Amino acid sequence: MKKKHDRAKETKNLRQFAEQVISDNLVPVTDTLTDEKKLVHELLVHQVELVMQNEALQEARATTEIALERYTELFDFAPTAYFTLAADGGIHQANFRGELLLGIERGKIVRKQFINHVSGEYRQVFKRFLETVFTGEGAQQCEITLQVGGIPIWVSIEATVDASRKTCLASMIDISEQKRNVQELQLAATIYLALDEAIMVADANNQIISVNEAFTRLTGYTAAEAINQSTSLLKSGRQNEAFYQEMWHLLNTTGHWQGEIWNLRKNGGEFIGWLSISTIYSDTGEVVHRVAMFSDITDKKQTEDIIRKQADFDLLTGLPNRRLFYDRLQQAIKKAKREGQKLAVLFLDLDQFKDINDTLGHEIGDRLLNEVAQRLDACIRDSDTLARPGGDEFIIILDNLDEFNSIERVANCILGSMALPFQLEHESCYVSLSIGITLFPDDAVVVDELVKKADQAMYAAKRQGGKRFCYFAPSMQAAADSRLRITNDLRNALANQQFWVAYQPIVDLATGDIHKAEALIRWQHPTQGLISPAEFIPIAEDTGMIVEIGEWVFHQAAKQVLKWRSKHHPHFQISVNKSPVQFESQHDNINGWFEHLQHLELPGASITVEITEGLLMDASSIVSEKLLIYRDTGMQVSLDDFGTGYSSMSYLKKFDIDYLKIDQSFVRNVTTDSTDRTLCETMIMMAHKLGMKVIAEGIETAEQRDFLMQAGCDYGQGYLFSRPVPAEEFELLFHPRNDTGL
Ligand SMILES: Nc1nc2c(ncn2[C@@H]2O[C@H](COP(=O)(O)O[C@H]3[C@@H](O)[C@H](n4cnc5c(=O)[nH]c(N)nc54)O[C@@H]3COP(=O)(O)O)[C@@H](O)[C@H]2O)c(=O)[nH]1
Repeated sequence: MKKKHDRAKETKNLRQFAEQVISDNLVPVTDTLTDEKKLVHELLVHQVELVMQNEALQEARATTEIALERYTELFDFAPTAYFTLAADGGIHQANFRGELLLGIERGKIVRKQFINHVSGEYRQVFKRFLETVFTGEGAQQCEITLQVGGIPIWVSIEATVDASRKTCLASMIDISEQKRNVQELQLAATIYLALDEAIMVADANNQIISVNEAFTRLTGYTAAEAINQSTSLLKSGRQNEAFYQEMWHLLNTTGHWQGEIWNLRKNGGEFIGWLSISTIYSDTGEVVHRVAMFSDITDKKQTEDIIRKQADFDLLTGLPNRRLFYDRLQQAIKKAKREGQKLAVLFLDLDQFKDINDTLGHEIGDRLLNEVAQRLDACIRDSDTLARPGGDEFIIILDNLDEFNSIERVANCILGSMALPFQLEHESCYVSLSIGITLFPDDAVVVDELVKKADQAMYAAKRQGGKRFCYFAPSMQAAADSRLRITNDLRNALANQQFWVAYQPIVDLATGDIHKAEALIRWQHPTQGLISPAEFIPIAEDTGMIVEIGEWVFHQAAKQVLKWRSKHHPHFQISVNKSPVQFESQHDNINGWFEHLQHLELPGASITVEITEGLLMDASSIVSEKLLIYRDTGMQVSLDDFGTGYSSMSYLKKFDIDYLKIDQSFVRNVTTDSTDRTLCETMIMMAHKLGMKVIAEGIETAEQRDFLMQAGCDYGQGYLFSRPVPAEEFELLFHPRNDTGL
């Protein structure tokens, strides 16, 4: 109605306007005009009206064309793919994005069916979607896949039917990337939950922010219990600081760490985890998350351990087997080469094992082998290797050898330990063994040869009747035989009165007076002549004979000091060497010495006990107690060979040492070596500060004596003044003065 009215109004206006144009140009229309003229006028008005209408139409058409052009441009170049589709799916129009989406020129798309581009499994979905678009109201939306060049592409379609309801405008967006991300996230979430491995995600401050179900299964902590806790929740305390420092170093430098770690469950149980940690960084490189994945490998480790044990260890004794022994020997050789050290291989074979096996049975034989293994183990250090290559054979590697004594100490310990009977069930039996010894690098430098030669030496020991050890090298064997002879002869030396004591003066450097002497034992062997204490004292220590010998020396010295106190000087003092073995021995009667001095009416100060630095280093409570008893009884203590061991001021203070003896290795060089000179000066100064007197050992020249005097040294001992001599000869030193400064 309104449109009709508007049009009537427009027509009326148009007529008035046309009338106006005509009246401006022609004769005005009056009632006086004839009908013909009125008709002409009417025609003119119509003509003007038509011209005007035509102009308006032209204008409207131009405007529409501009609008259409703009719409087409917008449609064509829109960043979204647009299609105009008919209800049957026919494509009426497609823009450039649409062309790009389908990968086909627009000319070839138009008038074709859109469904041809839809993946087979989504065609029904698309059909139903179109129906909904054309039957429903407003925009409809669906997600389907298109086939583009054989590749499926996910698109999201939104379509709205137009006013004619004959076509719809469908916009399509490629959501393949989005779909992939979602799928990946879903997959990751599924894996995260379903994984057998425990996962723990922490923030940059190592606070737990997420855990999976496997975490709960493995550790016992629920997600609620774990979240917001520190990652140290599972720390077992088994790994040391160095372990964690190394782990954090790698995490901070590479972002990753993986390895074995002991973890703690909620119930306190421990497990070995195989842990791998990865770091997630922000775009700016900041740590955002650390993701830790771990599994319990305790069982696996135990199985591995069993397999390794079976591969490397003897099942009966638990000792390394032949394979592991060869490996260890190889390593020991490499180390000895690197450090310029020697090592020894001891090949051991039981002497009558076959008989025991045959008569008492294999079970008893096995138990005997086990017992033997235990006794052998007790004779070696933890760092040595004892192996059982098979049968009744054992092999030992002794490395870090500093002296041959230690080889023979082990060999003798082994032979000695076999001397005791083996109690097997109700049977008691005796077993001996033979030992062959080779040395690296003296006898061989490769594994096989060292073992082969040790085996040969072992057979040599067997040929000599067993129960002994044999070196492979003849020279070593000769030296060992000599040591064995000395050992045997030493047992009778005391009873046969083959020992005597030499005395060496300890001279007061300021006055030249001799009020002190050191007692040094001498062994006059009936066939070998004078044997040096340097040779027999270590054997006496190994065999324990040193205790008896030391007692004898003390008694000799006490007798001598009594004599010299009355005859020469009332404060004469004699130093007696006391070996660490004596200190540790149960048979060492410390009070006996003082009682003996009292018995002789001698004060404690008439005897000085010389000890070595090593004794202070390893001082057990027994040693400490004994040193304090000396102090209480007035007996003085002198620290021998100072400077050669682990000299420490704290020991000197702690044990109340009276004299410090500078070792002759320093004194020897005081006139030639500035370092030794400085060391001597320092030792003297330091000893004085601690209230000790200093004795310089091994003075052989007047220059050495003069230097030491100037440095403030209190006493001197050495060949310059006198060698150690028998007591009668010593007495001659009391009288004449000579060029030694006496
Ligand atoms: N436990 C015991 N040990 C003892 C006893 N008697 C001696 N020993 C120790 O034996 C080692 C060797 O002693 P020895 O062969 O007697 O050598 C001593 C001196 O003769 C020697 N010396 C002295 N002056 C000089 C010198 O100017 N030059 C030089 N080259 N050697 C010299 O030094 C040894 C003194 O040793 P020390 O005890 O360190 O003062 C030796 O370790 C003795 O300790 C004993 O009864 N029991």
